[in-house]
Amino acid sequence: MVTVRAPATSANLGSGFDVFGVALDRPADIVHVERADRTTIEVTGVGSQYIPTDPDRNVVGAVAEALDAPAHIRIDKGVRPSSGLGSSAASSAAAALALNELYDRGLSREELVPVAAEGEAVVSGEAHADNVAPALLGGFTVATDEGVTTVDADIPLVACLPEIAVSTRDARRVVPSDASIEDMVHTVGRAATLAVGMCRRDADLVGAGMDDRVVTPARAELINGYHEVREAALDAGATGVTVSGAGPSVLGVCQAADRTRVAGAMLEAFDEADVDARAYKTRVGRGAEVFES
Ligand SMILES: Nc1ncnc2c1ncn2[C@@H]1O[C@H](COP(=O)(O)OP(=O)(O)OP(=O)(O)O)[C@@H](O)[C@H]1O
Ligand SMILES: N[C@@H](CCO)C(=O)O
Repeated sequence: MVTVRAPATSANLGSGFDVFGVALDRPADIVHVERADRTTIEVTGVGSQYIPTDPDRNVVGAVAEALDAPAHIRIDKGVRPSSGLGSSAASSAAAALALNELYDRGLSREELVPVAAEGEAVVSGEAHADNVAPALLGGFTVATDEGVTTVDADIPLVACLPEIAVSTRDARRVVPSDASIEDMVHTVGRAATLAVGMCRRDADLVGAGMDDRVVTPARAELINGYHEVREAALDAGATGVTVSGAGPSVLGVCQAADRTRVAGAMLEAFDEADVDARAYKTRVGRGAEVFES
């Protein structure tokens, strides 16, 4: 048996739609795999009642098929599905690393990124790699069709998860089909600022670089209380706030000393909007780990 822990991730970071991602140091999924003649799946943990065990509909089924590695796969969910915290990607990445080890396929983590992205195609219709890349490689990742670049950043974060479900498939439907040249210039500037901030481990630059005028405003409308939560986090010291992945989680960047205050302000603002929520005080973390063979 092989067991792998793969972390939650936050994709986009505002200005880097479908490109930027970070691994979070918590929460995480744990996936156990054992060789079998055909793939079977068992799911326990947070939100497991909403996750199919049919290999054609669970992301890990697509990963097992892509690696030609049938197995009994047991998923212990720590990352709630439809959270915007890369729930499906955590399972996909963990399964890819675990099955690669179980069947001695010899693929590198970079080579496993497109394999794990096959899982994402099952749930959102597109094999975007911006969650599975950080889930496998850790740190801050830039995923393009040329491959993935990583930076071992260390930035404090708060991920606030409201009791609202937003599926990636639905959130992709509201993405505008075009953008003005002014918005493109704005986005390029912010994305570059964010990337420099990650390289310098500078939370002020990262926060400033999260601003986005194209995708985030459309998705914010799917999250009850988003604008109030964003304002509250900024007032409490966050250097930048945006929608995490496809939402509904809201991601704040801040200095480590402000993290508890920012988390409290976000929870209070959701509460005032009559939305239950929980906050993860976290930071940019490591990628998936094999911790038992
Ligand atoms: N192993 C799995 N883990 C989580 N969700 C799964 C899994 N397999 C299939 N799904 C389905 O995928 C959907 C959740 O994926 P979705 O991409 O919408 O959320 P997410 O991964 O939390 O979001 P994001 O990618 O925005 O961070 C749910 O409909 C769920 O049933
Ligand atoms: N980049 C993806 C991440 C969510 O899976 C999106 O925002 O739709």
